[in-house]
Amino acid sequence: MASVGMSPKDEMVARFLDAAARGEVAKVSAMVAQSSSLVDASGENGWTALMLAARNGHADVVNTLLSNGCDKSLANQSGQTSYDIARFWGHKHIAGLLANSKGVDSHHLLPGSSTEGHENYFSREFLDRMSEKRTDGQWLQAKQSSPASVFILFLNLNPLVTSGAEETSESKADFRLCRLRWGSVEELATRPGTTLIFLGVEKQATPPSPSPAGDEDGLTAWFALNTDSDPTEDLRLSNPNGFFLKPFVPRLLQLSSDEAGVVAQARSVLAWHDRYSFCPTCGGRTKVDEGGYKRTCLKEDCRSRQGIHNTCYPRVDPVVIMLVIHPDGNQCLLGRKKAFPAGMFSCLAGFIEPGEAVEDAVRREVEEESGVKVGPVQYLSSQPWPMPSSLMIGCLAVAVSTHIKVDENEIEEARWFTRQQVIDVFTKNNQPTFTIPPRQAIAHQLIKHWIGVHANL
Ligand SMILES: NC(=O)c1ccc[n+]([C@@H]2O[C@H](COP(=O)([O-])OP(=O)(O)OC[C@H]3O[C@@H](n4cnc5c(N)ncnc54)[C@H](O)[C@@H]3O)[C@@H](O)[C@H]2O)c1
Ligand SMILES: [Mg+2]
Ligand SMILES: [Mg+2]
Ligand SMILES: [Mg+2]
Ligand SMILES: [Zn+2]
Repeated sequence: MASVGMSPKDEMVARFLDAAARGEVAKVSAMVAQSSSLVDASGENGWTALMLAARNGHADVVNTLLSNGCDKSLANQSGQTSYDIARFWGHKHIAGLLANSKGVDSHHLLPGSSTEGHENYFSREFLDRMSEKRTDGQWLQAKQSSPASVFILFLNLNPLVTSGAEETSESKADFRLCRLRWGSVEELATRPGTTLIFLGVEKQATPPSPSPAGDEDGLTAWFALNTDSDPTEDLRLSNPNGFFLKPFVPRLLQLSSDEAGVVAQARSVLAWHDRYSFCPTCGGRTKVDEGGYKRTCLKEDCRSRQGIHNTCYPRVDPVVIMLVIHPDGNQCLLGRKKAFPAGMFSCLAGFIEPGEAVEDAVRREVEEESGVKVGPVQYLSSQPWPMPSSLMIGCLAVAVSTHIKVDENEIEEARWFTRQQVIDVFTKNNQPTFTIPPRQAIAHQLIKHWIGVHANL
């Protein structure tokens, strides 16, 4: 403890050692940020902050000191290192941290790996995709003309909806997809600028009984169409209240979870047809196969027809999105792009590059965008993001450095936010100073997960 007659410097060291011994991680971090030489300062009998934290079992302080570059090889006047001290007092976890040659082991900052029951917007599988039926032309044909089948329609990739709130047990919808019948879309389906795809059949709790109307299996099939010629006038009679949702973000986020899942699937596949209408290998004309899940080049000697080629199948672009946790466990890193609404911050994100593992993409994108280095990475959950075909791979990650230097081309600002500041955003207490994306975005769910996991702290 500080005592009368100490120099201001000795007094600061005494306060620092005291904070480390008591496990006051926030104070330790703040003092190191002010004066980095404190990390290796010693007091009575040559004890450093690392030794005191190791003696008293404060793993979070040990990690903070390690991540700030303290020297773990120092010994006290009895010749004991922090590692010896942790072992002697039975703190195996801390001894493990200190023995680790890389210095920082911050896995304990990642919450448990259970992601059970975690569902994101756009990820609801309302339909059974029945991929085995995509090559059954006869079955597809029968379903297409069945009066029970449902058709959803897009004009230049914007879905036809009606307004009208529909409250389900889990979500409130402001818009509903117009569910059309074959009779309303039959003529449109034959127009040159229109693509028709099979989505699947409605999942059923009990096996369906064959219907007497000759609709042999009783399954309700769903199809989607995208067209470039405005069919509004033709649909006026059957759907007087229908309109195309444009611009669709953020309004697309106001469908029910079931319908959002259907749109995620349909919009991505239809966007692929829209953008890849010619053969990527030879530039020739292609035809739609397998219920819309394949395009085949019409040129018989095209290389894309020998063997299997990913150019023939709908694309999915993997994106990592991560909430980066400060080494002190009490702050997270959020950034903002110029295009964000004023005051909004979100998780950092970026496309995975060819030949790159998820963990490496997380480390690369965080360092590129914010200058912060990342250690452990943990997958949490994923989200299809049909703008047009991203798959957001949501991760938590722990930083091993804290200095921020943003890539100004991508990010306008990045900052560490304390857990309390983030809680204020959710609870709308204490006039939050920033906002985060809406609940439908996985970024929101990652941030919420981190807060929820640490709710007891
Ligand atoms: N659901 C959510 O919560 C959420 C949050 C953030 C971002 N996102 C989505 O994630 C996507 C990627 O994030 P980002 O923009 O920060 O990525 P990023 O940091 O990799 O930067 C984008 C740049 O990457 C390049 N790029 C590389 N591969 C690409 C590909 N397949 N398609 C398009 N551009 C490619 C382009 O130059 C583009 O400008 C965005 O499109 C965004 O819509 C979703
Ligand atoms: Mg980037
Ligand atoms: Mg990015
Ligand atoms: Mg990138
Ligand atoms: Zn070809």
